[in-house]
Amino acid sequence: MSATVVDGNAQGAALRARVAEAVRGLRARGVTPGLAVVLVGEDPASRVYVKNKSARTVEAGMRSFDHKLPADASEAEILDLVRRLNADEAVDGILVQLPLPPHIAPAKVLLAIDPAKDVDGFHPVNAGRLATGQKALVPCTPLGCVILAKSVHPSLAGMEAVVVGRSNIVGKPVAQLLLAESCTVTIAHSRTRDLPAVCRRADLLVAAVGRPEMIRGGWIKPGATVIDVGINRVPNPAAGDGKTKLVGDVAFAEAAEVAGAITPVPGGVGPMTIACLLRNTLQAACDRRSLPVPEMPA
Ligand SMILES: Nc1nc(=O)c2c([nH]1)NC[C@@H]1CN(c3ccc(C(=O)N[C@@H](CCC(=O)O)C(=O)O)cc3)C=[N+]21
Ligand SMILES: [Mg+2]
Repeated sequence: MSATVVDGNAQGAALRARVAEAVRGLRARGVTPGLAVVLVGEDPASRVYVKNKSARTVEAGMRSFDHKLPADASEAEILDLVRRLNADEAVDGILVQLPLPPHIAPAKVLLAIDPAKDVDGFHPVNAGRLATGQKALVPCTPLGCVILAKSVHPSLAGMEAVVVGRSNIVGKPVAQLLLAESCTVTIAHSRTRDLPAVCRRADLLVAAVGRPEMIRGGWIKPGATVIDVGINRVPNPAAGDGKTKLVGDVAFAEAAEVAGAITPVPGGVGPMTIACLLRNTLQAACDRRSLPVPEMPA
């Protein structure tokens, strides 16, 4: 293996420590940031994320409010909860866990969140602000990707960046952030012709397709920086007992032979997502009170 493995656990912990320090300063002035998480249904993976987020929120000195609704909750019930959280002065950030059950229109729920409390950055107002270079709450996973990329290359300017995946949650916002960092950005997707050749152009490759180990070693330009957003749970026959393991969208062992730097799964982008969520909650708490936002990376 030749690539440097980028340590998201360490960088996430460092960012959380900086957030915690800033929160101590705010609390000394009587402000305790609060993060509300809404979970609809019993999806076991989602429950793990919510539990992790709550623990990290409290560790950072913030208040954590968890709202669990049954899988058959109506859209009106969810919208009503969001409106109450919008009006609640103790709540600075609102995160509605995705995916929502099939009978709920996610766009309608996201549109109901006060953009000033939209710590996921999924509201169209924040997406539009990001796209037009205005101050915004920026989606956490994309922000985490850019912080990790800049830990390898402090300036990304002029780099050929290829983003594989065009979701509103990762692909599009990470492309906007990389454009703002003056990369030359290509967004590739399932209809892209000769995807391996497009990937091989990348100095910076961001994989956000949601397909386990789809991106092979031979698709990577020697020395490239590879950011793997995928979190795929797959069977792990080696461990027996029907156990599973997490893998990314990149075939890690192959890719690490070719890349200059690569993020692992787990321990790469995932821990940065949570750290950035806390960072965004701090930002929202400051902005809502017209307090200066403490300096943070990216
Ligand atoms: N509104 C909304 N916002 C989200 O940000 C959001 C969401 N919905 N729905 C689900 C996905 C998934 N997600 C993860 C965050 C951290 C880890 C994470 O910390 N992963 C660890 C490992 C976790 C483990 O081992 O199970 C790691 O990669 O090292 C994983 C997944 C946020 N999401
Ligand atoms: Mg990861």
